Amino acid sequence: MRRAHTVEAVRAAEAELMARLPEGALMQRAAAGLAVAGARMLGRVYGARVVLLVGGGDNGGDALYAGARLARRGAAVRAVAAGARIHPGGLAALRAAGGRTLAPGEAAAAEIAAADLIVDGLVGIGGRGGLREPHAGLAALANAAPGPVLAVDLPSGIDADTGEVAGAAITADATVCFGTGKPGLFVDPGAGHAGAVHLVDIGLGPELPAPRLECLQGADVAALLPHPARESDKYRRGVLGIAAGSDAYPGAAVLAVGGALRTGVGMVRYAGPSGVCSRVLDRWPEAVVSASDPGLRVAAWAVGPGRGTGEQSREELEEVLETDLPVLVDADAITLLAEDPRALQERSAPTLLTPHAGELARLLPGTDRGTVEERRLEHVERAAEEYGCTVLLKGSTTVVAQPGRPAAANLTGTPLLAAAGSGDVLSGMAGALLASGLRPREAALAAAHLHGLAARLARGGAPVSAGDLVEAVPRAVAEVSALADGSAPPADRAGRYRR
Ligand SMILES: NC(=O)C1=CN([C@@H]2O[C@H](COP(=O)(O)OP(=O)(O)OC[C@H]3O[C@@H](n4cnc5c(N)ncnc54)[C@H](O)[C@@H]3O)[C@@H](O)[C@H]2O)[C@@H](O)CC1
Ligand SMILES: Nc1ncnc2c1ncn2[C@@H]1O[C@H](COP(=O)(O)OP(=O)(O)O)[C@@H](O)[C@H]1O
Ligand SMILES: [K+]
Repeated sequence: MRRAHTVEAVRAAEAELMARLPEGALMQRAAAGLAVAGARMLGRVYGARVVLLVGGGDNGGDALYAGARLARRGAAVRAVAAGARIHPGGLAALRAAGGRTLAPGEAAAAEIAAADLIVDGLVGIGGRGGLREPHAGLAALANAAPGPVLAVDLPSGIDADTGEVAGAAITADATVCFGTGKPGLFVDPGAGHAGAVHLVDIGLGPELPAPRLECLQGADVAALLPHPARESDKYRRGVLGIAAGSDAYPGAAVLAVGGALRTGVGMVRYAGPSGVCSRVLDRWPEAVVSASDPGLRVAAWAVGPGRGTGEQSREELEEVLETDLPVLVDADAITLLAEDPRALQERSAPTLLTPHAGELARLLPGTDRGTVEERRLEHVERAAEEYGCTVLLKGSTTVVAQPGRPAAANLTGTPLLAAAGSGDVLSGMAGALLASGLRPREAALAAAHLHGLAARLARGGAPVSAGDLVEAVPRAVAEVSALADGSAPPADRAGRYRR
């Protein structure tokens, strides 16, 4: 599990820790980790050209001390000072190690363009709003330079708590963050600026409160996945009811059913128009189909993809929400809920909403798709609070919120998923996990993780269709399951999963 904390929590934890340590100890720990990461990116430190972009705060101090360490190993280190005053101790250390400083200007621009490594120490968790000058200009030079960029704590210009990017910002190849992750490193648009995120332990752990954000990793998901037991039968394993697709959009039904079957569930009962039932059966003869009937014996429902927003769909949604079963509400069913949320308000059983940004904006009148995408965490949490259920917000970063729990971001997402029908597959996957007994937050997170992984595995990084995605789900499940004990190769674990 990767964890991220707010700036406020980090500052409080740092203050606690610093009170017990000699002055400057934390910065030295940070700088040591940063220098190791820089050296790794360079490969060969001796003779390398390193440019530090240094702002007026401690983030610049980290960069200067790390630069001093690299200079002592033979790198030619230049610090470009953004502002008249930079960290005095760090500056002295750099100079003592043979590094030099220069002001922003033509000479600095030439150094940045020729650097083998650029270290972004402009601002860290003390940054507020879009970068001002000369920081913004330096960030633009760094982003345009051929050399790799290593961000200190977080890419400058990213809001640490939200991931919002208000103006100019560094786009890093890697980020070394100290003590704990910051939400902005894991949630877009900020996450898209961070590159590979490495955590350096500076001893903050015991001082930190509950995280603001959690990111499940493969082993965390493996621990959640249900495995059929010896005494399992199809009913005990879980039956998922799917009310998706329509004569206009039969594909949504086929994809949702496929996503569920490939994730693993005792049985899928598909309910819908007879023409769609035939299409589902043609592709998935193992599905049990019938006309729409919310009274079907199932363990959970997934409702909405491609279903339409007509009167019949509305009645069906209301009837499903009246049951005391877990329900996943997606796509058209979310649009219906936004128009009339009463059925949800009266419900106490677990509910999972899986909107994309446009649908979430419908759930939160007064906001729009762009605003949701700028500040995903805030909006997904608002929806979870207002509707009193778990919400998975889809898109470039999938985030999940549930009242009373830390928000969570999925780390496996890939733009390969931006293909029609991939959301229908996700509905089936998360529905299968709900029917298997996972709670909505865990079902949502495990499904999102497997969904992203499946897209990556499906065609080796080449574009995938939603159908490809369905076929790759078992590989994703096998890969993740192999992490459960950390030893068995995927094939063995896949066998165990099927048994
Ligand atoms: N506090 C601690 O114990 C530790 C802090 N560390 C480092 O310290 C950083 C925080 O340091 P600070 O609190 O000094 O803050 P920062 O160095 O992140 O930022 C403060 C500086 O940036 C300027 N600034 C803020 N927003 C700006 C904008 N939009 N455009 C241009 N300039 C802007 C401020 O005027 C100020 O000079 C962390 O991110 C981390 O890198 C590490 O050394 C680990 C230990
Ligand atoms: N740029 C992106 N990066 C990562 N994932 C994406 C991106 N765009 C879309 N996705 C994912 O693809 C799926 C699309 O779902 P959705 O918007 O419901 O589309 P559809 O209705 O066509 O299936 C979601 O799981 C979403 O998170
Ligand atoms: K930085």
